[in-house]
Amino acid sequence: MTRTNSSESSSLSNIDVQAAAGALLEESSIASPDRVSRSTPPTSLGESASVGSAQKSGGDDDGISGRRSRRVRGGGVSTYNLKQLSDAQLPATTAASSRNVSGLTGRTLVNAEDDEQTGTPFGRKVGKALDMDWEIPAGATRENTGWVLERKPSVRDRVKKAAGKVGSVLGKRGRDIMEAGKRKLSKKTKVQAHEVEEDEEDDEDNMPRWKKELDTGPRGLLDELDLDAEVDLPPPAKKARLATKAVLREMAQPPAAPPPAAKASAPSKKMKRWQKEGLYVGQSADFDGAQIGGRQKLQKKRPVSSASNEAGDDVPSNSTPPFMTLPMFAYLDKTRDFTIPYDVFAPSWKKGDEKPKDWHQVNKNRLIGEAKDLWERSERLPASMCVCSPPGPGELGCDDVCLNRVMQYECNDDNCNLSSETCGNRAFAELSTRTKKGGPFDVGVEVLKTANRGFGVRSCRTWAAGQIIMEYTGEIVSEGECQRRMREDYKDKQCYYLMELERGLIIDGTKGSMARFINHSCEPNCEVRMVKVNGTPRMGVFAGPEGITTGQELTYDYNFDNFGETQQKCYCGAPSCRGSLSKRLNATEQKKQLKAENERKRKAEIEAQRHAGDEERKKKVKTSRGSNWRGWVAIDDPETKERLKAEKKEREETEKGSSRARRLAARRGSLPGVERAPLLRKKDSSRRKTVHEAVLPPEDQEAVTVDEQANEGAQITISPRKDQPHNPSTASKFTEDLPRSDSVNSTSTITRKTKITITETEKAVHRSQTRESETLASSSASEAANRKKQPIKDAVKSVGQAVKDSLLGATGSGKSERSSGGRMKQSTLMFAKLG
Ligand SMILES: C[S@@+](CC[C@H](N)C(=O)[O-])C[C@H]1O[C@@H](n2cnc3c(N)ncnc32)[C@H](O)[C@@H]1O
Repeated sequence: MTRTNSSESSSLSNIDVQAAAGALLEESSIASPDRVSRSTPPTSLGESASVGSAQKSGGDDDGISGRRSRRVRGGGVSTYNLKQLSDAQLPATTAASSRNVSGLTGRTLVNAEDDEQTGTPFGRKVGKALDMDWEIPAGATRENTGWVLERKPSVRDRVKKAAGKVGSVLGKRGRDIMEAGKRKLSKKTKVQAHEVEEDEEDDEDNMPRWKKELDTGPRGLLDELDLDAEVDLPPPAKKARLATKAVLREMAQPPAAPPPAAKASAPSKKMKRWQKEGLYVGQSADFDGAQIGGRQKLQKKRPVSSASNEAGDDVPSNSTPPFMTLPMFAYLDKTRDFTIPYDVFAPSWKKGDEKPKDWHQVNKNRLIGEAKDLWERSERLPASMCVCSPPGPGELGCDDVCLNRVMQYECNDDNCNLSSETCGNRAFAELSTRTKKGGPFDVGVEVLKTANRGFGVRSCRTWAAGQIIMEYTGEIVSEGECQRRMREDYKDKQCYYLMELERGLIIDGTKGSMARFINHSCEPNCEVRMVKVNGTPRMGVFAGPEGITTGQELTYDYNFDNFGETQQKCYCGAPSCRGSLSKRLNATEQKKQLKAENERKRKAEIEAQRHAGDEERKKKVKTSRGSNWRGWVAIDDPETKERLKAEKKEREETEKGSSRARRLAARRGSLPGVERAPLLRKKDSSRRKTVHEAVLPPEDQEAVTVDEQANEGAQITISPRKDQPHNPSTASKFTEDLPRSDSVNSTSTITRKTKITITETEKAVHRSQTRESETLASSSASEAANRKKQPIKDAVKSVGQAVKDSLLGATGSGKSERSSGGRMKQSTLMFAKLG
């Protein structure tokens, strides 16, 4: 069997695998010197003729045998004319001469088919021998050898032999190269014969021409050398260079791009699966890496076909994965170091970048001033309780139908039956756990300067749809205070950080969290929602339904209820930008909004005024009572009474000179020569009260009525029963100015030894005043005017009641005791200042 070359085409590149066994079968051809010469490689250009003759004789052989090879018959097996393919065919003469540069011919390719066709035992023998890597020695004939088969020389032997021959052709440099090749070859260990053959076939297509030229000999030296490796044979020797000049010129040309099919069939080194198929191998088509939440394990999510986020939102399977989804291949299953192809945490703030100046970071809400009262007084919603059932494996419960969620309540262990791992409505709890860790990845956002909208917030990591990112915190103020701040404090500012929390409460983020820097967009990627956490409203910034990827700027729709006078222009750059930061309204809505806005402003103004009035009043009460005034208490023990009496006397002594003292003395007749003071009805603004002194017959006891006088004081009139004639002499009344701080022991006496401390009245007045200030805060001005009379009524009522009680006590019920002589003992009810 021979690998021969087509005489018609280039002997350099045309390789015809033909059934040459037939030729071998012919004794004459085997014995032919031509045949013998074929196995002797030519060593010079001149010798190429011998090859030609050999080919010729080969053809003759075929003719002799009567079994012309297919090639010779014109129906040969596949012929690969790479030279033609590569458009580099040389003239036949040059080709023929260069074809013999190596001078190597071989007999190693076996066409078993043709062997079988011969049907001769010789053929079978030869075939068998060849199959078993045996060969017929060159020049052997049946006569001179008796068909004794020799073992094929080992690779090493053949290399040695061939190297010697080639070396003589290549010259010194060539020999060096060959030496290197030999060394390399000796290192080669197990090489599977069929692998080599396969490689050979595939490589032949891509092989440079000069290599092919050298590869035409018997399976020997160049077959064994790895010509693709580092050793790249240069043109060998002077003679060879001359002969292969054209070939080398061809080599200098960049190799023509191999056809795709050839590339596909090229033997490839063993590669990792992902190297061939990409990073997303093994990943389902609908996997969306961006939906993987911060703390969720990648592998936990894998079995779920339509990835669901932490909040339990289903992501449509056909959603386009956003910027750089996570790779997902089996190697992540194992615990070992690996490098991810991009940064999942990517802050971009650099040293020297501008930082916001007037920002006081406050990460917890603070109730300020009136907002505190409003919040404390605000009607609390009844605690919500959800009835969600536990979710399936890999899912999160408390989804959109959760009662707590609908009521904007966050679940916790008290109002939800699910565990914190399975409940999907615990956003603020998650945020708290995350931010407690405090790492930059946990925060996951940074403040950066934008081109035309001041500072903004940028995401440094991915956020799943609906995942909480941060809380909007700041000072919580009332609407009145908000208006004031807008008018006075922020009147020169460009940016406002005010956001309505609920029912007239506004968060002012001027001192607040990083969320205050989030800019507006008409196509936002975040949502801001209020959630009640343990009954307290809190404002959270959540990722929108698309999720957020690293590098995106966080935005939400301000839907501005324009607090300012003018509409602010929007620079969000979204295709559907509406041009301003305010809500998009139609004409009717605009009218309605204007009306509501005016009404809101008016109310806020009234509220602010009322607030100022209340504050003023509170201040006055505080100063009039001293700073340590704590309230009133009833004193009914004789010792204290005595002490108070003594103190009073002492004080009276010191006040002797004052008109009031004189008047009191005159009233009691203690100061001779002093006229009884006339009834005084002062109408000044100082506090005072009127006490009536009446002398009534016992049967008139129940005829006590209470009369209300002007708002500056109260008068109690005890009038006789209608059926009894009223004796004016038995009833008198007077108005007394109360000293501001000594209401403790001023008493007046009513006939029948019944004493009522006038401090009772003061207590009632105080009580009603407190109530008034409370009610005033939440009512309109007109209502307040009407209610102003109420405390006086209340005071009068309570005094009346006290009088009544005393009188009843005098008749045997209540606190009075009946004396042995049928006379009533005095019953004194006194109130004293505490502390
Ligand atoms: C809550 S602040 C946002 C942070 C602000 N950029 C800063 O530097 O402090 C709101 C203010 O930012 C500006 N702003 C936010 N989004 C904007 C947008 N899309 N177009 C124009 N100005 C915007 C407006 O001045 C607005 O009053």
